[in-house]
Amino acid sequence: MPRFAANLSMMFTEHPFLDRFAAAADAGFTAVEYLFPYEHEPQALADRLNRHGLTQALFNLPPGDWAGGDRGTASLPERAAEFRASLETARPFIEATGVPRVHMMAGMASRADARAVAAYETALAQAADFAAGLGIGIVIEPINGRDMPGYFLNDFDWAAGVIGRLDRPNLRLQFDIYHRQILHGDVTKALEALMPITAHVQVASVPLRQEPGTGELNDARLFALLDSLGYQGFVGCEYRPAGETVAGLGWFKAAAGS
Ligand SMILES: O=C(O)[C@@H](O)C(=O)CO
Ligand SMILES: [Mg+2]
Repeated sequence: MPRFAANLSMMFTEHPFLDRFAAAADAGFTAVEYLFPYEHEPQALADRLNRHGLTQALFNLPPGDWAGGDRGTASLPERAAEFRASLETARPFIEATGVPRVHMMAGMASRADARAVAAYETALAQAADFAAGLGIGIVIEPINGRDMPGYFLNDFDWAAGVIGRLDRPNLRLQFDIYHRQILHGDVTKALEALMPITAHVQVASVPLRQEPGTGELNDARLFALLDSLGYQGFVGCEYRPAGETVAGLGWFKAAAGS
């Protein structure tokens, strides 16, 4: 079975954020991810990882003003300086947690706007260079327009295209199965085709974004497919539990037993 990472932004929210690390470890997870670390001290996060024997699988670069509606600044030409500064904001968190890759969100813009596309590709190259200097990777994630209307990166083929155009060894795809199914479907064929450029996978049921195995896809079959494709990365469990987090982990126990 693939190595699952509990997403602490969505799972174990019965606990204050820093206590979710212990809860995830107690439930059998050996890795965690979350959207953003920036409200915490880098060392506090490292301590929780170390104390509970957890690997940090992923987090996102700073997104701009999330509460104000920003979903990244990379495709916003007028925010280029802020984007560059955000890389330095992330640096101590990357160093403290040992995260192997970070997700660069794109921002709210249209790909029909040539200035937005140029800003995005410039930012992506800067992020890849920055990450290479730290020995880590950058991933980009197409997100469906129902969850995030107006988001720049909402097409898997376009994402694969820009990864090819930039041609950086540390620039890869974050394949969120939930978004893929809503955007385009054809999940199996896409995993097969995009596996060579995929460095992080996430999962949730469709359409409710709840526990794997409770929606329209056969998630157990997709986990077996990831194994058969030789996928070595993490599968982030980016779902909102239908009830109490631990009560909904039957799918995880079943996967662990398989
Ligand atoms: O799928 C998602 O929503 C996340 O992976 C993310 O990074 C942005 O919200
Ligand atoms: Mg995701």
